[in-house]
Amino acid sequence: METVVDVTNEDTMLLAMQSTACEPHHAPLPELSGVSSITSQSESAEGSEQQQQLRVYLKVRPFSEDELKSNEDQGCVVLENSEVIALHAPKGSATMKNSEKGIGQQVYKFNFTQIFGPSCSQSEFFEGTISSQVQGFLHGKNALVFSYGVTNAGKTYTIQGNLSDFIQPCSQKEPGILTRALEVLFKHIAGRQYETMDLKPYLSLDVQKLDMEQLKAEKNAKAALFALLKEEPESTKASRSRSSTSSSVNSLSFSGVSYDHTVDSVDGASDEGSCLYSVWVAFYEIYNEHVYDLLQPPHTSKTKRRPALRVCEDSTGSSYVRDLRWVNVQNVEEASKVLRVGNKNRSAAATKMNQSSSRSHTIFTIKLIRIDGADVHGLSDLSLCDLAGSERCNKTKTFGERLKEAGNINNSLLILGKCIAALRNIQNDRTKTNYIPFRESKLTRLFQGMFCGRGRASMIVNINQCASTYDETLHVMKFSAVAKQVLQVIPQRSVESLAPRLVGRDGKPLLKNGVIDAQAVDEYLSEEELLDSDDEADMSIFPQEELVSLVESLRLKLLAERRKNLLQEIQIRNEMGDVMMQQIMEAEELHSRQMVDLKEGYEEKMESTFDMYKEALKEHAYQCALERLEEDYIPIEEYNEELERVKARKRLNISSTRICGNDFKELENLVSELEQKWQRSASVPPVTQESSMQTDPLPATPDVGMSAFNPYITCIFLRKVMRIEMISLVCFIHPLNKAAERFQLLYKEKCAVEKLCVEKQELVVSFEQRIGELNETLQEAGESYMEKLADVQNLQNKLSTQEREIVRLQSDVTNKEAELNSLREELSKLNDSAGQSRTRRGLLVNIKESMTPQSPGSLCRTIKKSVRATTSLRKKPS
Ligand SMILES: Nc1ncnc2c1ncn2[C@@H]1O[C@H](COP(=O)(O)OP(=O)(O)OP(=O)(O)O)[C@@H](O)[C@H]1O
Repeated sequence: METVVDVTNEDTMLLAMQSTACEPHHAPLPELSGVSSITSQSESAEGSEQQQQLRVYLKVRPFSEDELKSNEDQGCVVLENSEVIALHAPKGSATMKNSEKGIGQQVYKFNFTQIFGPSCSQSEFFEGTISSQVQGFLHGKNALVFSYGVTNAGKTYTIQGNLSDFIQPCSQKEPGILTRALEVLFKHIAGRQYETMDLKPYLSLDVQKLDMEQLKAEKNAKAALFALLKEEPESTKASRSRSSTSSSVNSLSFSGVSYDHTVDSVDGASDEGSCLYSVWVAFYEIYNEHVYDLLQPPHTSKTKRRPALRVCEDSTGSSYVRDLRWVNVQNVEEASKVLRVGNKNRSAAATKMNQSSSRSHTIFTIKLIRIDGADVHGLSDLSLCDLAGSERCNKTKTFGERLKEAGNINNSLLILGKCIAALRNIQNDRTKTNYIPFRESKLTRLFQGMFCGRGRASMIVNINQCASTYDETLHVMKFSAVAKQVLQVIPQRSVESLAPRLVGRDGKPLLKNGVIDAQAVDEYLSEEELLDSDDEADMSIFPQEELVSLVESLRLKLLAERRKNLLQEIQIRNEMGDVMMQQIMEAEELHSRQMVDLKEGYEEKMESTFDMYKEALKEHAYQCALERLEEDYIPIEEYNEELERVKARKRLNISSTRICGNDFKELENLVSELEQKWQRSASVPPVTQESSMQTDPLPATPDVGMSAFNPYITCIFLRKVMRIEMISLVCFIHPLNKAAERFQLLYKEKCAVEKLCVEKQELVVSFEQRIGELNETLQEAGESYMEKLADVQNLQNKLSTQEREIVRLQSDVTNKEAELNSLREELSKLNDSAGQSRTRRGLLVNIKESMTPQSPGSLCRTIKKSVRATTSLRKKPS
């Protein structure tokens, strides 16, 4: 079901924020028609102010590969044309569930100033959105651009391009709007740059003339800041050196990627032709309602907190961040360096504080000072604010520090929403003095001036198309729908009235010739500065009486201001109270209506359930009855047969004793006796058993004058009773017999089974015994096996020792054999030589010599030795 929501009847801010979708091509709200008919830009009757709707641009991020894989593409976002977009609630989303309950719709449509689809390039986006604002900035107008959306919707990408490219500089293919704005700026001022850094932004709208000492400090501070980016690739350095002379270059490049400017540099700049320009930038964030300078390096000490900066107001009531660091930049690369330092400090602080990047609002501000000779001719600023993700804390399941963060983010976004809605309400009814809660958050306080005519603001809404974040995206769209209805009133002030004041070293206003303008001090210093001015206002320059009167007048002013504030606060509180009461009452009414609906719904449901159960019970009972009938049913033929059988058995005079034993027999005897007695006394024909068994009515009682006891009737009666008893006994005993037979059969079976069980039990016991025995045997065998194993081990050890011994002996034997052989050879040689001498000297001499022991020579010694060695060898094995 498609429904288009119309928000035109909603008055209050919150209701407006709850449901602020509008019809496609929806005309400006009726309430606004008076002012909205002044189309996008028009001049008022006096010609002194310009009105225009707040420009709200929508950028739809393309799906990432992961998102496509995880089925995030469910056709939730449908671009109808360049201004209208439809959101279709996916299944399972809270919006779909609510719409099924009758709360809200399934399809919402929103219109925007311009919608940029997923295929739109960064350059097309820049041209279609803030390019004209940048042009205005170049010509002295202030501008604010803020990006809003859920986390991961592409806010940072839109402003900065790819963030990682900034942290690790490399060629950036798709620079964001910030880089493009800087490029347009430096192209515009090319050749007209004021290179001395002695004119610096001061407080909110002023310019400070730095003296030599301050100038030196400024230069050192800048060098130190850039030194934080220690390693830079050569390409970046080269591009910087190129661009440092960029004043004469027409086509600028950023990190090596040339950028084709479609916005021409000078539009009506002829009057500014002689001006010189000085560009200053600052980069800061608002985290947990504290302002931190991102150009101040975070403390190295883990325990030390980053110093938070104060938001103050100057004499004109314009807000500024006190002690914020402004850096003079001469080209795009220097500005991008500042951005990189800020991102670096931010991520360092984020790691230290364990926060994710989207938890703070970051603001990059560019200030452009126009200098005409010795005069400061103008000052304009351009701020790009990347708001923190707008997801709600209940969805992200945040706790502790995260909850605080989420609370602060939600709070500042809520206040922003409140301010926007209040602005819209004031514009609807100009007689109404509505309170705009700018001061309730740092974010709105800082940009109050931009919403109140000090410049032009525009909003970029970033969304992704994921089904899982549909509800959050819808919330963002509703918020932006309210924002789009805000009219901005921009007074057409003369250039002179916008000219900043030039102040000296200590913030004292300077005349054109450089002396202090004492008269201007009184009106110049803001109350806040005077009341809290330990370093910014030197009061010693005034005479004492003047000071006293000044203090007195200030005190009176303060009192009056306090009184006024108090009254205002009371009024605001009353108004808020009324609004809240109204809301509570409406919510209560809605709630009670829902309760009634719910109650009725439940009652209907219960009734139908009850009816259903009743029907089911009836059905069940009917089925049971049918089943029972089927079970109990005996065909009539069968019944009659049974009856006949019983009668036949009786007729055949089946012995009652066989049926019911002695009792029945005794009864029979008693009846016979009674009959006989009665026959004897009244001579009545005997009542045969057969006749008594007949179902005939009782025979007429003979008139015997019997009164109380009539044996005849008694006999008949008894016989009838017996007949009935017998039939019932037959009926009863027959199934009993059957049951008994079955019982006997079962009993026999049971006995057999029991016997079998006992046998099995015995078998199991015997098996268990056997297993026990086998286990014991196994254990014994194991033990003996282990013993044998140990023996075998010993024997193996011995064997190896002996083998080693044998090897050794064999080698000994081999040695000895060799020795023996050599001895034998020696001996044979000796024998030969002896034989020769014997042959020469005759047989007797030979014999003598052989008998005579030879001189103790080597031979004898060798033989003795070998004999000893052999003996010892023989002894060893034992
Ligand atoms: N138009 C686009 N084309 C291609 N990629 C994009 C586009 N817009 C965003 N992205 C990618 O989507 C991712 C999320 O973008 P980004 O970080 O800018 O989201 P964010 O809204 O700033 O998130 P957070 O609020 O958490 O800081 C990034 O990886 C970014 O590169």
